[in-house]
Amino acid sequence: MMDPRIENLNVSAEQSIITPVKLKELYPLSEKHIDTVYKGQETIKNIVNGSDKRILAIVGPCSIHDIKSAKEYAQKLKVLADDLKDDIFIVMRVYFEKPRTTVGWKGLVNDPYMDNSCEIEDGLKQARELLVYIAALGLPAAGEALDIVTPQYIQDLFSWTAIGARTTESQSHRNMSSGLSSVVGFKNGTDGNVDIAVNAMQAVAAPHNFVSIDPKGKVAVIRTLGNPNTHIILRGGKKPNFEASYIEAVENKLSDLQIVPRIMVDCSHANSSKKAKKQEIVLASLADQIAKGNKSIMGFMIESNINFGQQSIPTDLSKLKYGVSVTDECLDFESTERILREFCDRIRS
Ligand SMILES: O=C[C@H](O)[C@H](O)COP(=O)(O)O
Ligand SMILES: C=C(OP(=O)(O)O)C(=O)O
Repeated sequence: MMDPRIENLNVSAEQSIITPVKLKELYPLSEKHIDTVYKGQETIKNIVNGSDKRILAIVGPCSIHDIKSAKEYAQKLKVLADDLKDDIFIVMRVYFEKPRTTVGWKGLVNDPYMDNSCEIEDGLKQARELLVYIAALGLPAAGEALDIVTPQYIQDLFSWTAIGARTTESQSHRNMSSGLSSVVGFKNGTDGNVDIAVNAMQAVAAPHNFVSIDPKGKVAVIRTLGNPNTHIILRGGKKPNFEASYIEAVENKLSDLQIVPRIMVDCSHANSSKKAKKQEIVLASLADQIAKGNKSIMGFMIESNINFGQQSIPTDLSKLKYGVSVTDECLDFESTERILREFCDRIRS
């Protein structure tokens, strides 16, 4: 028996939700969906292991808050991805879960109606519906695995996964990552600490055992095989860390541990002081480094939306501006297309 004097003192409710298997029955996958995810996963593994010489480009909104604009963005990105496919492999950033420095909106899965009602079951449904739509376009998706249970609901539709700067050192996230099917990228810490990402890569390559839920929603011990397909993501810290001297220092650190250096650079976050337009400077530097012979930079990330900028979430949601980020500032689609084309021209030359 639960004694109310010692248990659940700070819990207001416990609400059962749909099981992973039931959610998947509501949004079943066709061969086309599976093909998109599988080819995406395999191509990314090949880029990370160096057998595919193209550069991986994770491009899309800081967060998804509006399914309609996310679908429009995906359509535009697919056209661009096909056009630039000889030089870069574009994967759409489809981020449903936002880590917060203190408090704030935690993303579409947590609070789909952006009103603190936190209807997580509806959030999972909306997320899955969007992922199925994007996979049907033939565009692979990239996400951040922040919650450690929700992957049972939606992870099968991601071709690449990030562990964020605030969770790279977390044992629970490392356990989970050791069982993921996709490549996992680990961000350096918010203070710029790169060692935690390197430690994560080593931890995640090993098998782990931990408690989670199974597809039927039952509590289960998950036993993993270990995930050898990982890489580091430099996202800046107290200072940016995309310039050649930082890249070289990370290359040396990885080589000392007998890890082949494969590095992704996040052009956003602390590499651009969260100023979306500065992403262009970071991407141009990467293009220069690659054009000069750098072999370790295997990918980059760009935060981009239909329209430029950022907006606070208004109480009256009808005042939301269409296609504008509600979290970090994003580039508009036209600028995104321009800087991606310039990047391809530069690395080709
Ligand atoms: O990518 C988005 C943000 O940088 C991250 O979620 C932290 O946001 P916050 O510092 O505004 O909470
Ligand atoms: C939160 C993010 O990044 P970081 O973990 O680097 O802050 C993000 O990419 O959305």
